[in-house]
Amino acid sequence: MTDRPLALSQGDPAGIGPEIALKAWSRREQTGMPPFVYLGDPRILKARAEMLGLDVPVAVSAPEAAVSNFNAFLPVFAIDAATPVSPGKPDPGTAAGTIAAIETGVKLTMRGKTAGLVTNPIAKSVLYSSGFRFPGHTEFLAELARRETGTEYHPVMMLACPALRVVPVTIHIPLADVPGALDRQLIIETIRITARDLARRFGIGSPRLAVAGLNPHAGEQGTIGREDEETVRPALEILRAEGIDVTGPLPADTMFHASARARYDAAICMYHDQALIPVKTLGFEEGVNVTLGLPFVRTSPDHGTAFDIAERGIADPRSLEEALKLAARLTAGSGQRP
Ligand SMILES: NC(=O)C1=CN([C@@H]2O[C@H](COP(=O)(O)OP(=O)(O)OC[C@H]3O[C@@H](n4cnc5c(N)ncnc54)[C@H](O)[C@@H]3O)[C@@H](O)[C@H]2O)C=CC1
Ligand SMILES: NCC(=O)COP(=O)(O)O
Repeated sequence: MTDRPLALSQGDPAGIGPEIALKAWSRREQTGMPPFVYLGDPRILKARAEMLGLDVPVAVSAPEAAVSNFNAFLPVFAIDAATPVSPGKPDPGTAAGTIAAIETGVKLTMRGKTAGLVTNPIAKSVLYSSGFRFPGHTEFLAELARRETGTEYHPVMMLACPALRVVPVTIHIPLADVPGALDRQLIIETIRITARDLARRFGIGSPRLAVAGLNPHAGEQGTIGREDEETVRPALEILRAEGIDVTGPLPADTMFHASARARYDAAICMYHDQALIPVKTLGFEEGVNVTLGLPFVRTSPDHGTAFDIAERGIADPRSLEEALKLAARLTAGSGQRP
């Protein structure tokens, strides 16, 4: 057994984060769950267990004692939610506690108290309305790491399910802004970090990366948009000269069927939905979001806060369970399935 637990941040407490954490703990023996410590308000977790009829003992624990306590109860590092929480009804009043849980997770992990960080989903709009200025966890975690070390990090989002790994080059920006945001340097840096972390953290020696074009038919030789010829292709030539195994720009519509997927280890995509639609279609229930480029391991379920079902007790915990298990494998040195 590992000597350190994973840190699991609460996410938006009005969403399904508390419920899937309770269920993941309940199913720990059948799923081989690595020990984790929940960062959040224990009163909310207990109330949610009671409301949903989940028989889960919850108690406060220091991270250092969480591994030995894990079989007896769900260990919690207490962070005050400051305001009552109603499942399914997000409240900007909870934003400070949600952010504090993420900050605490980074500190505990970077200071060696926890092995890695798994984040439950946050509702970006709820945090924005209370002044949060980062597009999502991905960018916020890089900033928190910078505050710890003084080094700048370029975070890269990767989503993975058994059938597919995808990396969006641009993430949470309006579709209309994508062409302007794509430049050679961003594509090059994203792919370098992906290749490096797939080798270093996932044990894929020389990863094969397939790169989607931005436009239909990857621009059809520049006749349907110029970006693929003027921005994507030159970036790939530079990467090839460095020895990185990249193919593309490829027409995105024919990259994701089974025989195409067999030809690469990860698909690099130009924008959010180009990447996330195929991975969530092929493996929503077990998909995991991993941040590459950070000095610590961070994973999360692939889904969001699911406010629409937060009162109903029907949330599926498998994506969170896969995120916890992948984080444990990555901290042990290999992201590949055993
Ligand atoms: N890592 C993160 O923090 C993420 C946060 N979000 C946030 O979540 C909020 C809601 O986003 P949506 O686009 O509605 O996506 P969503 O994933 O929360 O929900 C989409 C649909 O899938 C269902 N669903 C999601 N997870 C489920 C689960 N574990 N079991 C059963 N059904 C599940 C929901 O009930 C809903 O019908 C947004 O504010 C967004 O910013 C979205 C994705 C990731
Ligand atoms: N659509 C993916 C997503 O919203 C996850 O973002 P992040 O909070 O992990 O940066």
